[in-house]
Amino acid sequence: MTSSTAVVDIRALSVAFSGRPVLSELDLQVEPGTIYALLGGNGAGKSTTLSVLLGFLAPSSGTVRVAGIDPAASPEQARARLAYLPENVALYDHLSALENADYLLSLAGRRTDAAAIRDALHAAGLQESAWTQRLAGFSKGMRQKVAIAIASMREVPLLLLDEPTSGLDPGASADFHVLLESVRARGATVLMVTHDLLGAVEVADRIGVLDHGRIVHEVARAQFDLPALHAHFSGRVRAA
Ligand SMILES: Nc1ncnc2c1ncn2[C@@H]1O[C@H](COP(=O)(O)OP(=O)(O)OP(=O)(O)O)[C@@H](O)[C@H]1O
Repeated sequence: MTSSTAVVDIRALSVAFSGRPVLSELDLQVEPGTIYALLGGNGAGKSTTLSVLLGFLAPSSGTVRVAGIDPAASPEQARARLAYLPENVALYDHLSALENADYLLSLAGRRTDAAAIRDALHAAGLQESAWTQRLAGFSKGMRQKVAIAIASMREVPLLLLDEPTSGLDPGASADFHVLLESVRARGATVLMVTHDLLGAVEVADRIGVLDHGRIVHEVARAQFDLPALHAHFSGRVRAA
């Protein structure tokens, strides 16, 4: 394998369930400090790709590296280099934003002081009046801000996001995209899987369309073409 600077480096990845191929020779590289949106319809293989990056699923063939680490061989090392935000961010409802950050960072082996947590929550755009409130009443967008504050304090190079804007209204989506841009500005790399074509066009540096387990269309920001992306995303190109 050639050396690569990509934070996510997937080459010829195949995964099959009971002999049925779900990812077929998938190639996907995400360069440092960029936001990559992986678009795909239901069953395209997005969650399977994330499971492989997280080290929960082993490839049938191909190679996968997360910041240089093979997640199948060294899942804990790979996970130490990433923050994973599932569609519904997993935090403790009975704890406040400050307490969640304090507790989860201590679990991750990080010693942090209250001032640093406050700074991170502020940078993530969570209003100060919410810092001491229990998360039970938080919206999805507020939970994401807490999770991203925690990720930024862990100083992980990679953020993996699963459907981050599903269920967000347009204003909250736009806020989330601004937050992602600030994450990128600090040098982190983002891979988000999504059904949200317009959101991807708004924030991504690169978009790949996944269909039947492989990238059928990939384009950099300067070449974004909404009708073409839509055609690939909706499968109309394949059908034509
Ligand atoms: N553990 C499993 N065992 C068998 N088949 C699976 C398993 N996990 C996923 N699949 C199948 O693999 C295919 C891809 O699933 P995957 O969840 O990766 O798609 P997705 O792009 O994330 O879809 P969605 O947008 O609906 O979440 C689907 O056909 C799914 O049924």
